[in-house]
Amino acid sequence: MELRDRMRELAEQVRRHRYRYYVLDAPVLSDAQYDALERELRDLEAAHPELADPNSPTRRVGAPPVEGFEKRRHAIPMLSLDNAYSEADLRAWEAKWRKLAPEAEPRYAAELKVDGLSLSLRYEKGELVEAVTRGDGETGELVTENARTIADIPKVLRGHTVPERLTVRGEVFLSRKRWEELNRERDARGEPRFANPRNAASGTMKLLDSQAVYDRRLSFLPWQAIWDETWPSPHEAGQAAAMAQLEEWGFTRMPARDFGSLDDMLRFIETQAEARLTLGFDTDGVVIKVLDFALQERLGETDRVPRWAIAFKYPALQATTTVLGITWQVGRTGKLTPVAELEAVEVAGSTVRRATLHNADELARLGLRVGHRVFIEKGGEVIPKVVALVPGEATRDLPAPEIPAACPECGGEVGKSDEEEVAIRCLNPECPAKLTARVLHFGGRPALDIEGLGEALVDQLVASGRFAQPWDLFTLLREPRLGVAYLAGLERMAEKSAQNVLAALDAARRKPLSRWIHALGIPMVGARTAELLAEAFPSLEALWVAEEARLQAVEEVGPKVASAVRAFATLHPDLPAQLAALGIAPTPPAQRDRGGLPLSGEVAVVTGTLPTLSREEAEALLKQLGAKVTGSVSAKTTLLVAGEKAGSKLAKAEALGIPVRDEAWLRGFGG
Ligand SMILES: NC(=O)c1ccc[n+]([C@@H]2O[C@H](COP(=O)([O-])OP(=O)(O)OC[C@H]3O[C@@H](n4cnc5c(N)ncnc54)[C@H](O)[C@@H]3O)[C@@H](O)[C@H]2O)c1
Ligand SMILES: [Zn+2]
Repeated sequence: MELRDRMRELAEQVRRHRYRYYVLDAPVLSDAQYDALERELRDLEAAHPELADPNSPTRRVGAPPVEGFEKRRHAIPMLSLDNAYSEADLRAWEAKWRKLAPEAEPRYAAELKVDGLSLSLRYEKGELVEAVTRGDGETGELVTENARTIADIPKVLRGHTVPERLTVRGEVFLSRKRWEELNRERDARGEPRFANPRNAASGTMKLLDSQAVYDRRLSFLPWQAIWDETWPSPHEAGQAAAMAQLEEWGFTRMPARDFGSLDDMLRFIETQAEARLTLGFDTDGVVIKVLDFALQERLGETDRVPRWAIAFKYPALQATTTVLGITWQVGRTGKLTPVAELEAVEVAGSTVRRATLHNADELARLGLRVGHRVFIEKGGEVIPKVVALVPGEATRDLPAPEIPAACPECGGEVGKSDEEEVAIRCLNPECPAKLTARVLHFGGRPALDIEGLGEALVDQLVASGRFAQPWDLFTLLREPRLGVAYLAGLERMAEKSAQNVLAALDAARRKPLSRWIHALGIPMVGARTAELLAEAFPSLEALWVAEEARLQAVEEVGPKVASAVRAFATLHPDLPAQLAALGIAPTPPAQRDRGGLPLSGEVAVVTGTLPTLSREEAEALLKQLGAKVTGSVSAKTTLLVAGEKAGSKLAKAEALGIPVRDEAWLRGFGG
């Protein structure tokens, strides 16, 4: 093919894909594929300037504005950025601009490169008057109403003094969370998903209905400020001072940035490689800018990019590979997570062999089968995830993966713990997969607070298979010397720390009863409920034999909690005795006024024949509810529980104006 034809064809492709990307927000190529096309064209134009088309898309940024919006010309063009992929690229860039200003000291600002779409905001006397998209760099779409819906964009600048005219440029974007929510809504309506948050943000800004834009909850972060002579120029402190000034006027601060030499910038790039992944929104690099505004002006720009700034781009976090199998992992809370076993693939410098599929619903949504080729992505989480099937794969005839009917760890029943939940869980509370979590809870701050019982140690203890239940740890105290030797033999455990752990266990034996009840990990019993139970039952033995009715008489204990306590006691009938044999003697709460109970402070009398309760039972229930029970009505009596054939006591109570209640009322407390 003629070189000229190849160049024309490349230009045509670049235009087409830019249109799909910038205008339709529906790219068909990956960024890397697109970049390769654009680079080829750019390289050919550089090598053969005589063949270059003066209207080549490489001389423009973005794409022409879409119909439907009024168009606006930018007073100062909105440019793109040159890219760097390595330290060498950055040093070459520095060397290049320094040729134009050899005496200037290289000082820079580093900012995150937020992956959204650029927007130019114009303020007059502190009021937002116009918002325009980048468009093709010269002319963009007027989207002021849409911009007004974005909470991060001040409609009026904060503060008394502001420049006459101010232009603020920055990035409009969508958080990952909102993007996922939007896609769920679109799934539900059968609409196509947004490929990524950037496409979603860009599509949103082009909606003609600003209420709909508001509903999407876009965000905005500024990266440039240009003001007129009514406000002093910060010169050397340029970018740093301008951004600080914008914050004072009410803009949001970039979550990470730095100022300094190129070496400082390189360090920033390194620390942000990981840190940026946890921000909750997408960034695809770091932008390095010459700090000094006067120097920026001297260096100027080409027709497409400024010479005083460069974008360092992190290696792509996505890759494609083949699914070799699907396994199910039981998490610490019993959650079953499908994991894709993959043909090994390099992503951003490490080899990936497994990727999470989150849950059974996600597996179904993706329509994933063993054998499919998929896109995987490394994000803020430890394990990468499968994001989509490679186009065309969905039509292949492969068997659907099976959802496990039983827990792969313990064979126990699996199901959803409540209707709303999308995850399936192992429903066996004693599943060994949950033991680590149970031990960590057992020794945790709010429970027994056993110092030294950290994650690394617990993992080893559980892996040893020596402890089936958290409280089995106390068997180490039977022969303290052997216990210390055992612990000291574990990884990262010195003799001294082993002794400390044993001492902490020893001290835990007499910790308050409420902490013990909490530590056991009875489903639905948190720290507060444990405290109330400890107030009502002076020992584990007493708690173990309590009927549901008695349990429900305790404040804040409803039928669900009561039955959970019963179920736990039934599952471990000998636990109080077992613990006692291990030398465990929880300290009951000091006998106080039982202030927390429903009838605390009441002085009650029972009289007459109650429909179902004997007098003794009614009295016991009253006491359990916190009331003091006496035999005769006096001025001190505050409550009379009366049944059939009540005689003189009822009359006296009525005479004294003491409230009279029946058994149904008493049972209303759960008795
Ligand atoms: N997949 C496709 O088909 C397709 C097509 C066209 C373009 N693209 C992709 O679009 C990108 C090129 O787009 P581009 O020309 O907008 O360039 P760019 O996104 O690489 O960089 C320039 C933009 O970065 C933004 N930016 C974010 N944070 C910034 C900060 N702190 N300071 C300054 N600017 C900041 C600005 O909006 C600026 O316009 C490439 O990644 C390319 O792969 C993909
Ligand atoms: Zn299980």
